[in-house]
Amino acid sequence: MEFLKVNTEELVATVTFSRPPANALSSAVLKELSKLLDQLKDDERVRVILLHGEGRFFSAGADIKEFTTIGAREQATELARAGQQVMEKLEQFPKPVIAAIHGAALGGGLELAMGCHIRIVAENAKLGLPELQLGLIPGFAGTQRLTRYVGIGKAAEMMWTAEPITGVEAVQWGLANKAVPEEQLLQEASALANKIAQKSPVSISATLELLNAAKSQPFHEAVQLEAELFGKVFVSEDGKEGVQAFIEKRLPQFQGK
Ligand SMILES: C/C=C/C(=O)SCCNC(=O)CCNC(=O)[C@H](O)C(C)(C)COP(=O)(O)OP(=O)(O)OC[C@H]1O[C@@H](n2cnc3c(N)ncnc32)[C@H](O)[C@@H]1OP(=O)(O)O
Repeated sequence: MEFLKVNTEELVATVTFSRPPANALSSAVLKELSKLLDQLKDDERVRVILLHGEGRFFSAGADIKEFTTIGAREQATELARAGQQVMEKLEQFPKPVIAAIHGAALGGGLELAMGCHIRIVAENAKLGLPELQLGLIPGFAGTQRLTRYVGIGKAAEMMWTAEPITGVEAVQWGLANKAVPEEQLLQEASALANKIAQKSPVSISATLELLNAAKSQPFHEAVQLEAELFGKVFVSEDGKEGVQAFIEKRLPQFQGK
């Protein structure tokens, strides 16, 4: 791996963007992330992924310097499609992905964070979609995901002013789960990741499927899926273990089966 560092401990894989100075998401970085996700998907030592950035920022977005190598319209469309596919892979990933955001998550950096399932932010972090400042628009599905999190009015304001909001504001707007002082960010995000890693991977992946269904399916279809998955999880070994552990007044030992 050239741009990503991975450290797996106690069922949590911490993935660090390491591309100074701003962790800009070049095509090569996004390709590497996509490949890494394929590996982590089948890695039984990993139940939760924690993403964060080395240096001053989480990520300052797509690599603006790389933009100067793109001439044709089709090439630019393809760059956007390729980025969208990686964010979609994150969102559809069968294990929880948490973004721990400090410094800045701008443009593609925020689009990537919005593809994650949970965002923990530093109180003073800057989150925004400043593409209109460049005469462009967001292209890694930011127009759609930001709108889902904060609503059309606030998404319009954030894109049209190109101004970021703080971590504290991101929580107020429903874009992030929790804001903490920057020096506590990794500790808080890791504690959350560890807590989630103790749950059964069978029930976690079922809830992930259902969370995504909430975005893509009508209510009545999604609740049918919920009933089907409830049945599947109920008869799983982990389902039996969880209920038995409650009856026996002990902690469950989930095996992921
Ligand atoms: C489909 C997706 C589209 C997109 O994502 S478009 C990109 C959207 N993102 C942005 O527009 C953010 C651009 N960056 C900034 O606004 C600022 O930077 C920051 C707020 C992140 C930091 O500002 P400060 O603290 O004053 O530092 P600094 O000197 O501007 O940047 C440090 C170094 O980082 C490089 N850099 C920053 N962002 C990017 C980027 N997105 N792509 C490529 N390089 C970037 C700079 O050039 C510079 O580098 P050097 O020290 O060599 O001059």
